Formats: sequence, structure tokens, C-alpha cells
Amino acid sequence: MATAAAARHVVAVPYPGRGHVNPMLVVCRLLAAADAALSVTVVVTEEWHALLAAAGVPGTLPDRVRLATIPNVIPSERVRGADFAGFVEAVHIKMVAPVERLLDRLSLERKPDAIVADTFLAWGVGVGSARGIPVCSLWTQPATFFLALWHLDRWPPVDGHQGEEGLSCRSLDQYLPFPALAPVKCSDMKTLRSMVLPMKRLAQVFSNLRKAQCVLFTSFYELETGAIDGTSQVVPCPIYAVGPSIPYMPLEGDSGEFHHEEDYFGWLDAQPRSSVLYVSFGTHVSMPSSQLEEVALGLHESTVRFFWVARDRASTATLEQISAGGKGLVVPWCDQLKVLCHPSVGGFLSHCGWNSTLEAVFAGVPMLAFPVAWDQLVIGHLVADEWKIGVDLRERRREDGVVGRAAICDTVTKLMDLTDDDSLEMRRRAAELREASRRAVQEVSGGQNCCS
Ligand SMILES: O=c1ccn([C@@H]2O[C@H](COP(=O)(O)OP(=O)(O)O[C@H]3O[C@H](CO)[C@@H](O)[C@H](O)[C@H]3O)[C@@H](O)[C@H]2O)c(=O)[nH]1
Repeated sequence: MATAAAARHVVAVPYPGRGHVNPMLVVCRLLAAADAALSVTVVVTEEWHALLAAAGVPGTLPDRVRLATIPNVIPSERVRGADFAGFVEAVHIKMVAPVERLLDRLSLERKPDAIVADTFLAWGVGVGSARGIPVCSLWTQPATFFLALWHLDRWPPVDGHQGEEGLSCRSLDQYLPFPALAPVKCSDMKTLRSMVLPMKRLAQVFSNLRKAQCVLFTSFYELETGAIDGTSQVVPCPIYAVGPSIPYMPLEGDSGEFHHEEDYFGWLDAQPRSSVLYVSFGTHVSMPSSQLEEVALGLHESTVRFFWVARDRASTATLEQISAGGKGLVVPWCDQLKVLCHPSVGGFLSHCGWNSTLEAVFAGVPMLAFPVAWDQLVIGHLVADEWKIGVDLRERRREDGVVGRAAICDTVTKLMDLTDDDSLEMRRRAAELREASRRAVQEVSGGQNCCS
């Protein structure tokens, strides 16, 4: 006699930022799709609920994935980039109590079977252990960066002195001969260490993580083979690479075809194949406006067409000026993955957020890497030196640290030249990784994707 499968309930708690909420929602969809008896409650702040509702997200989630809210106890999404350290502190201190109250309320009905908590919520594992609920930690950045941070205690000083293990930074431009640290330059270590408070919290994150039941990575084996192998050797619980957790799944009721409902698709449709450079610097940390200005003027000097997502009001005037004449389009927001997959897009000038990078890889589009902070510093090296699907613009910095308009114009022109040998080689590599990315998606999702 067949017995009905017992219902299972998972509570998911993303870190409150676009680059974390988006992949958490993808992972929740995958969990629900993999287990018909599973329901998921995703905990977000009221502000995040409103942001997701405004984008129509709740209506696109499967019935068994629903949102629940906690009050707005942290600084608003609109201003969080202005004080990164303050935001990290607020998340660390103020979010835990309302999440615990919600969890206890949900438990009155039935104790959740598991919690999926963003790794950056240092309290996530403790909240679960205190209630006897297993916790799976979700890491939404490269496994490569995770592994380097896991070995934080082995990072040598950056002043040239030897660390405990004989490692030392003789020049800021140097990589270290310790495999797990190899993708982090000494200059990156210096920048990261200057973020004293977030780094202190990070040490706590990695200490608590040792008690998690498993760690999920939004990556795939062919992309980060060494780091995934290396991580599985040091982390004392199972780790799973769940594939690029980007929004490749069609919305419910969507045929999976492109929907050209937005005006900008009309503009893209009118451009020659692979001729448009997509420009976006993410949703969180900004580069200085003087640097943005150089990027805009460098693009203006080139003949390259561009599609720029500008959430930064300060840059709007210059951008309007340089886009006059139809060579470029500036929008406040777009459906990024669909834009990257559009046939007229042939390059991506990016801050190298992990989601944007995974989306570029999925679309097979080469990158101009312009990292601003945090894991982006390491992702820039992966893009240019390891995967060889792009150019690291930091290599073109002047003595004052700025990449000037002439260098921007030069680099953009070369990358977008479809007859240039280096550009062609990067496109070949990008096409290979695109196929690997799609295989990873097939494996975890049974083949649903938006851009086939
Ligand atoms: O017009 C836009 C602009 C962005 N996006 C999406 O927003 C997400 C942005 O994510 P990401 O590229 O990771 O950038 P950030 O929002 O800046 O991400 C933060 O979180 C990431 C994951 O932890 C880190 O890798 C980054 O360093 C950190 O800045 C992506 O899915 C984009 O597709 C859009 O849909 N439309």
C-alpha cells in the first residue's frame, strides 16, 4: 500500500542584499522542485518583501515557496552601500531576535526540518542548533574566495614580514605560493584587512560554520574544480556545489521564450550581433564618481555601442550626454540575464559580483572586469587569469589608482573587435564555459533555462 510522503518544511534566511536574496530564491525553487513534499518559508525584511512584490516575484514562486517577514530592523536597502561596515553590524546584531521569534512562531505549528541560512549570517547556525534544527549554510560567493577566507589565519602580514608559515608579501602585486591563497594578491589582502569590523565578523562566521550540517555553494565543479576539492578537504561537513544560482528558470506559466515586453529589447533587437557592451556595476558598492566619469568618457571616445544600467544619479548627466545620438542606452534597471543572453550583447563591463559573473558565464559573454570591493577583487583574477574570459581593468590603473578614459577606450575597443585574436580567444573560452554552465544547470534543474 502506498503511503503519502511526510511533508517537510525548510526555513530559508537570506542575507538582506540583492546578490544574496536572488540566489537564495533560486536555491529554494530547486529544493521545492526536487521534493514534492517540501515547502519553504523564506524570511525577509518588510522592505525586501515590498521590493520583491514590486518586481512581481511572489507571484512567480511555486506555491510551496512563500515569503514571511520580519520588521525593518536594519538600515534601508536604499542606503546600505553608504556604510558597509555599519550595515554588516546591524545585520549581525539586530536581525537575530526577530528571526528567532518568527522561527518559534512557525515551530508552534510544526518544528521546521531544516534551516538554510546565508553563511554571512554569523548567528544562523547557532539559532538552529539551539532548537535542534539542522542548518545548511549557503555561500553566495566563489568557492575560491571561501577557501581563501577559511585560511584567514594563514594570511601573512602585507608589510613584507614573514607570517607563521613562512609566507610573506614582498610586493603588493604578488600571489602567494599557498594553493588556497593563490587567487588573492597581497594588495587584495591589504584592502580586505582594512575593513576591520567586517573581517572581525567574518572570523566569527567561519568559526560558527564548523557546526553547520552542510555548506551549499552557488558554483559548479568545472568552474572552480580546485577550490571545490580543496574546500571539501577542510570543511568538516558535506559541501555541495548547487550550480549557478541565477534566474535561468522560466517564470511560472512562461514558455521560456524571450519576452520583449521592455522597450530596451527593441533597442537591442536593432543592434548588430555581438556589438553591444553591457555595463553594470551591481546593486551595492559603488566606485568613486570620478572613476565612473572616466569610464563613461572612455566609452564615448570609442565607437562601441553600449547598454548601461545606472542606478547612480550622480552619473546620469554624463551618461545622457554620451548616449545622445543612439550609440548607447542608459536604463535604471533591466532583466540582466535576459539582456546578457540577447544576441546583440557581445561584452560585459562588470564590477564582478558573483551573480553577475555567473550570468556572464551562462551567457558566454566575455568580460571587462572592474572589481570594486570584497570577493570581486578575487573574481577579477579568476576572470582574467584563470578562466581567461576577460581582461582585468585594474592592470591599466595609473599611479593615482584611476583607470583613465584612454585606457578604457583602448580596452573596450579591443574586446569588442570581433577580428582581434585575443578577443576571439576569450570568446572561445567563454563559449566553452557557457556549455559547462548549461550542463551544470541541466544537472540540478532538469534542464529548465531561459536562453536555450
Ligand atoms: O539592472 C540590473 C542589475 C542587476 N541585476 C541583478 O542583480 C544581481 C546582482 O548581483 P551581483 O552581481 O552578485 O552584485 P551585487 O548585488 O553587487 O552583489 C553583492 O553580493 C554578491 C554575492 O554575495 C557579491 O559577489 C558581491 O561582491 C556583492 O556586492 C544579479 O543577479 C543581476 O542579474 C538585475 O537583475 N538588473
